[in-house]
Amino acid sequence: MQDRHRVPGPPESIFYIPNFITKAEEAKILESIPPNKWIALSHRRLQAWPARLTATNTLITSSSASSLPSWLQDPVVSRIQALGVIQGSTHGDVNHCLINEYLPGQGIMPHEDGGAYWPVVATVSLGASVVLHVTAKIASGHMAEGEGESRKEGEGVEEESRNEGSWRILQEPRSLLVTFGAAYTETLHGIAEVEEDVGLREGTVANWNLLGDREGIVKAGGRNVRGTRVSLTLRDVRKVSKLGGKLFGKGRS
Ligand SMILES: O=C(O)CCC(=O)C(=O)O
Ligand SMILES: [Fe+2]
Repeated sequence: MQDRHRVPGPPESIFYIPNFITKAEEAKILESIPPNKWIALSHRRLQAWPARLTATNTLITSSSASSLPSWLQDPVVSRIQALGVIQGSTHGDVNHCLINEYLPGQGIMPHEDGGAYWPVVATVSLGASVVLHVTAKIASGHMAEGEGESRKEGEGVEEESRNEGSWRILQEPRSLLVTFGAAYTETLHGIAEVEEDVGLREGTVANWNLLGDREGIVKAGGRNVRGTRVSLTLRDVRKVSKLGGKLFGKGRS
C-alpha cells in the first residue's frame, strides 16, 4: 500500500483509495448481485459469498474451483491482490465477501470483525457515500463478531462522540478502504442510522485530504444525504473446509 493513501488519525493502519473502480465497473457489479440471495436483517440486508461461515467460523466450499464469482474476482479481488496487502494471509488471497446493503437511515452498530478472519479487511463502497465511525476499543461493552447478523444494540460508543479516539471516515462510491494492524485489532467500526451525515469538513473527516470529491461535500454544505449504499467486505477466512474432498474424496477412484 502506498503511504500517500494512509488515513491519518486512527491507529495504523487504515488506507483509503478513491475511485478504486470505475463507474462502469461499479454498475456491472451492482447488476451482477443476484436479487434472490439477500438475507434480511433488521437494519440492513446481506449476502455472503461463497457462503456464510459456520458456527465455528469455518468456510465450507464445494470444490477446488475459485470460490468467488467472476464478477467479484475481476476487477475487485484481483486489484486488491495486486496491492499486496493480502499476500501474507492464511491463504494468500481473499476467499470471502460479505455484501451489505444499507438504505438511508440504516447502519451497523459499532463492532470489531474478530478472529474468524486474517486481520486484513478490504471494503469497496458502491452506490452512495457513507460515514464510517472508527473508535478506539474500550475495555468492556463490545463484542467480537464474524458476520454480524446478531449484533447487540446499545454497545460501543456514542455516534457523535468527539472524544479523542473517535474518527470519521467518509467512504465514497467506488472507493476502497483497507484496515489492518492495530486498526483491525484495537478499534471498533460502525455506521450511524441516519438519513444524512452532517458537519463534514477537514477537521471532522479523517480522510478529508484523500477524498475523490471534496468539492461536492463543500458545495453541499458539509452534508451527505444518504442513498442506497452497497458494500463489498473482502477478507481471508482462516478456517476452510473443502466439502467435496471430505465427503466424496475417500473411497472414490
Ligand atoms: O458496510 C460496511 O462498510 C461495513 C460492513 C462491516 O463492518 C462488516 O461487514 O463487518
Ligand atoms: Fe465490520
